[in-house]
Amino acid sequence: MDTKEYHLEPLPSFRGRKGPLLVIIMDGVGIGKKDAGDAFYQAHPTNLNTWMSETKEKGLYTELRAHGIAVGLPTDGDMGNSEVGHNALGAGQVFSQGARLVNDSLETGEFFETENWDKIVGETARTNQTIHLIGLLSDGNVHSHIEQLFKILDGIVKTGVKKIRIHPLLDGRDVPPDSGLLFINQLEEKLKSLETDGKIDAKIGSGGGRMYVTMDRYESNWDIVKRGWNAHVRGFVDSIDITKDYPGYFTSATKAIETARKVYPEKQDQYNPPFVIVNDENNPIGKMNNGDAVINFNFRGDRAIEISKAFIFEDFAYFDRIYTPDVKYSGLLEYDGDAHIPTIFLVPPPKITNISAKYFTAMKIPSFAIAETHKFGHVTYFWNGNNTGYINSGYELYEEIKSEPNEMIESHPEMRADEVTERLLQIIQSKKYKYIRVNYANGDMVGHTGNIKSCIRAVKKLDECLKKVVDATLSADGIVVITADHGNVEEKLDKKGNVKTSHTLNPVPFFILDSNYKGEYQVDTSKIEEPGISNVIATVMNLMGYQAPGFYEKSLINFN
Ligand SMILES: O=C(O)[C@@H](CO)OP(=O)(O)O
Ligand SMILES: [Mn+2]
Ligand SMILES: [Mn+2]
Repeated sequence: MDTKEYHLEPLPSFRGRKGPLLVIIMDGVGIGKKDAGDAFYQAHPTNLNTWMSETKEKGLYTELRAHGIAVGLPTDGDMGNSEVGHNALGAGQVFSQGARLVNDSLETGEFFETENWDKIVGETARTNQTIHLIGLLSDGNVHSHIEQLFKILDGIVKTGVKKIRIHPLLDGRDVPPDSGLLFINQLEEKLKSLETDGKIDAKIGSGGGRMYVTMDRYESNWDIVKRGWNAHVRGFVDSIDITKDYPGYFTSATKAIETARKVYPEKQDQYNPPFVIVNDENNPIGKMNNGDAVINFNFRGDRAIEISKAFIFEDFAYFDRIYTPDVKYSGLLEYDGDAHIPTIFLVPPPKITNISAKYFTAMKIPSFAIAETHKFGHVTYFWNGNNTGYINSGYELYEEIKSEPNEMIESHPEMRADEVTERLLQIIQSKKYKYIRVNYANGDMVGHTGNIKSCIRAVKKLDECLKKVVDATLSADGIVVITADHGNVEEKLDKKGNVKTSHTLNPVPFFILDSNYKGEYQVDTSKIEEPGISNVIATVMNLMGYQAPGFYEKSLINFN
């Protein structure tokens, strides 16, 4: 429950500094092993290295957990990600996250007993229609989990549905870059086992790579969603994605992926072109019809919102859907708690309450947040507990710097860091904002390419930009807090020396730069059992001269 009043008491002995408090999230920058796969180390970021060693000496540095239970995931084997990371950073508390809530609901069986389950699955069984499942097919546990899909499939069959079509999106971003076929094989096995008694017809209908088909986010590129709509709903592949060697229509997903590998050896799974499965008569077997139902089996929202809008908005102007069958659509979770997208969902989302922005705005603290498109929702929507929009526009300004397309990240790993920095410098110099947060996307977005050379350039650019904003903040008598939401760029080779494209289990750095520092406080985590990124915002509140709410995870600093 949200508390009724958002008030922060001043600290008795520390009033904060005159200038702004700047929080920098270096997305996807963890502490690595200083080895060949550690692109952070390989980049020799002069400024970051200097700050880290100086703050270590002053007792203003620590390392924080950013994965597993510390951020509300099911186990400590789960790597961190931007959603849970920014949720923990912005809320200062740890909530059970989607991955865990879905597991629990499936475990207790509650999942199959809700009104919405009956509306979507029960109704489909009664009307003898088809259920379609769209989502990311892997065990990455960032957006989805294949084991959850399998349990949902069992439930669908048990409820009496006879016809099932899966529209899997290949991952390669939370799992090894070319592991797609492994998961497709597991899915084919599962579908075969459901079909054994001859009464169930369960098949793959269409698919593609997550970064090219369906899973766009923050309106970076609606064409991605359009490709997904075409493949999943219409059973159609645009001619632009068809060549003599890659015909777009295949008799199995395995054939589609094997063909893509041959024709486009440079493309990882995440960029696999769309494919549609056809029968002997060349008709798409997964085309949607009036009365069918659709379940999006992703639990994470950012990359599920746009396709959800395509299904549920009557007036939809982002692209011409051409064919809009009357289907019932459901998310695994509610993806946007503010805009209520989608309206039907199978598991209630985490209740992320009493987020820091409610306190900062109630205290009338002018706040500013900025990132480029790929991470814009991270410092706003995720930061604010999966709510889009302002908490109180009277005291907040959010700005997005338009990103370049995904395809450019590897060859231009500097991304839009310069533009973000330029705008940030104007904001700092304007002296209008007391609390500023920024996400630099480079470490993470370039980390996902697995290209170490690009990653090194990304870290160098990050280092150069941070120097500018740190200098500006410190000369304005402010304080800078630098941390990250999870690791990525510091571990780009797996144990066998293969390219790694995913996040990591590594801790992240946390340090405080304060040019007016006279020993008033120190980082002291001795009383915190497992210091994690959920401890950051209470620390920020302290550095601004306020006590954090008592139920927040403890501050990382003590005052002398
Ligand atoms: O790109 C994404 O969707 C995820 C990886 O699946 O990365 P992040 O959590 O950093 O946004
Ligand atoms: Mn991230
Ligand atoms: Mn990432």
